[in-house]
Amino acid sequence: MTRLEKLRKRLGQCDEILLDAILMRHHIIKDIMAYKEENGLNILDPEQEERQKEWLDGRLEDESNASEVWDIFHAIGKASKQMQARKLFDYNIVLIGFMGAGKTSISEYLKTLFAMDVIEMDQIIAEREGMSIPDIFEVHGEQYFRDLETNLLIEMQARKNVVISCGGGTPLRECNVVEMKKNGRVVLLTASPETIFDRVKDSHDRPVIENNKNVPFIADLMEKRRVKYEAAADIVINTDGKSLIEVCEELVQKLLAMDENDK
Ligand SMILES: Nc1ncnc2c1ncn2[C@@H]1O[C@H](COP(=O)(O)OP(=O)(O)O)[C@@H](O)[C@H]1O
Ligand SMILES: O=C(O)C1=C[C@@H](OP(=O)(O)O)[C@@H](O)[C@H](O)C1
Ligand SMILES: [Mg+2]
Repeated sequence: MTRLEKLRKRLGQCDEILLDAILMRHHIIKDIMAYKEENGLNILDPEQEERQKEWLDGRLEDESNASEVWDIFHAIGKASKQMQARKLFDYNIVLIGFMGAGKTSISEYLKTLFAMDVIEMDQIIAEREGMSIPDIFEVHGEQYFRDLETNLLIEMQARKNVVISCGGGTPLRECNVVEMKKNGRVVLLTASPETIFDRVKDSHDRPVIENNKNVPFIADLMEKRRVKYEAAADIVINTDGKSLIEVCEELVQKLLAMDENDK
């Protein structure tokens, strides 16, 4: 055997070890998830990722190819998260709720936790139209925007295992709710008018309340929409005084409980 052949053989052995380790890692993750579920423990543990990063940082301190190794661990971590997400949610997660309830923020957090793709409806509509949501309302009117929402929801039924972050008005059309429920579980985020006011008061990207940013107007509009929101919801999470991680943990637990009931 030439030296080159010997080196290639050793490389092949390394790949075998890597493959075994990756498969073993996946099995362990499944076991951890099952253990947490059986023992009623929190599913989410963002600190674990921090601990792993610290460990890797220390181990790679003097390594010249540290950034390449980081990339590999990043890919392994992402694959693990996606595996977890697919096991937990065999459907799309559709977030609905009043403006400022936290749909966009929770979607982003779910993306961080589970490496799930997020369909941020407002953002996609704004990008495709080449103008902001307030400009779409001003130039084309609200109905035009609502039709774009409906069409986008229909289009998104081709996607699986994604988070769909709706606009606050999306569940008001019954045909939209029908689309949401085709492949998705609908999660309603709520908050008091006071909390909503506090969260939206400094932004200018919500034309529906732009000239009425006050608690009474918010409370009134929320009440008008409440029946439709509640009719669309599979689960409801009140977000008042809760951190993003607390809301996400409740979301996971409630979806798991719903799956358990469906069995
Ligand atoms: N659970 C929460 N606790 C504190 N602030 C929040 C929470 N959820 C959202 N926010 C804040 O409220 C504002 C509106 O949230 P956003 O996610 O854009 O809501 P939505 O998409 O439902 O309109 C953002 O500034 C966000 O940081
Ligand atoms: O409630 C509404 O009618 C709307 C909510 C907005 O989304 P957010 O709920 O994410 O702010 C956005 O879709 C548009 O301004 C209309
Ligand atoms: Mg939003």
